Amino acid sequence: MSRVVLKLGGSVVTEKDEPETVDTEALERVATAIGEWYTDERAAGTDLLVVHGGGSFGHHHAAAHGVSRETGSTDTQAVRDIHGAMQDLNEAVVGALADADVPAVPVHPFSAGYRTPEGLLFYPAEPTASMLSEGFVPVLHGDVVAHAGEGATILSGDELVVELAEGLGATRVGLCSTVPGVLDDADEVISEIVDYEDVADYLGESESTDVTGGMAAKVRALLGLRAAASVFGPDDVGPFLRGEEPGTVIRGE
Ligand SMILES: Nc1ncnc2c1ncn2[C@@H]1O[C@H](COP(=O)(O)OP(=O)(O)OP(=O)(O)O)[C@@H](O)[C@H]1O
Ligand SMILES: C=C(C)CCOP(=O)(O)O
Repeated sequence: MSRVVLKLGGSVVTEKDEPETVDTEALERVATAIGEWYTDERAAGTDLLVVHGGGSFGHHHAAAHGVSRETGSTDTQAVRDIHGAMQDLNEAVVGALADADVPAVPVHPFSAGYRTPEGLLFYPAEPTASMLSEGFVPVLHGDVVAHAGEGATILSGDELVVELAEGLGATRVGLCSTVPGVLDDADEVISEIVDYEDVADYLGESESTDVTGGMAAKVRALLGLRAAASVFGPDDVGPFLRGEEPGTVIRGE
């Protein structure tokens, strides 16, 4: 059995600098690539879990309310604004996947996960595992999450990828962003990362409004995975799903 976890970056599926705007063309393009693989090329017994990021839906509201992964809010309007925007984006992503014949179903992590006072995430894998067993493609998203002593903080899609890839025994993990991979100081794609310190000098924040940390946080989190993870651009969704290792491969120890 093979299990693929694919994250669609918020920067890919939204116009990241235009509040609450879906990049319809880009979303359709990645959904079509996923649909073609899912219906025509996927090996029997391979299942797929999709996670998407916040882009101009979540990050815009999170920044406006001063909420991040560490700094929470007890303001229920803030929680509703952030979560509501992410639900809207999730509906668009699930809709595009359904149009491409992917059996996509929405999953809203605010209803399931929580953080301890130290910020440690708990997210149960079983409901998602049951959906996969029944032939669904669960589509989760970055969200808010109850955080003991803080109200609610941001839960990034990258954290969900790491948590569920481990919890569900993913065999392949892919993160589709707007960049073709992790870039070095000459803007060349780094083919493989095995140690954070080797690349730390190249890794920065996102160029757009992003409360969860851009590429640096992504690489750090992916190094903690047992499965290798690939970071690639939108044109490489198809090749990744077909078994190639486009962009940058991150192999933890
Ligand atoms: N060395 C680097 N290589 C590639 N991108 C980098 C690097 N350093 C910083 N970045 C920035 O990180 C961004 C990718 O992180 P970001 O969190 O914005 O992606 P995403 O996952 O696609 O979006 P979202 O967080 O909304 O889901 C790139 O668009 C780029 O601006
Ligand atoms: C800002 C919110 C609500 C989600 C952040 O998820 P990410 O874009 O994957 O970091």
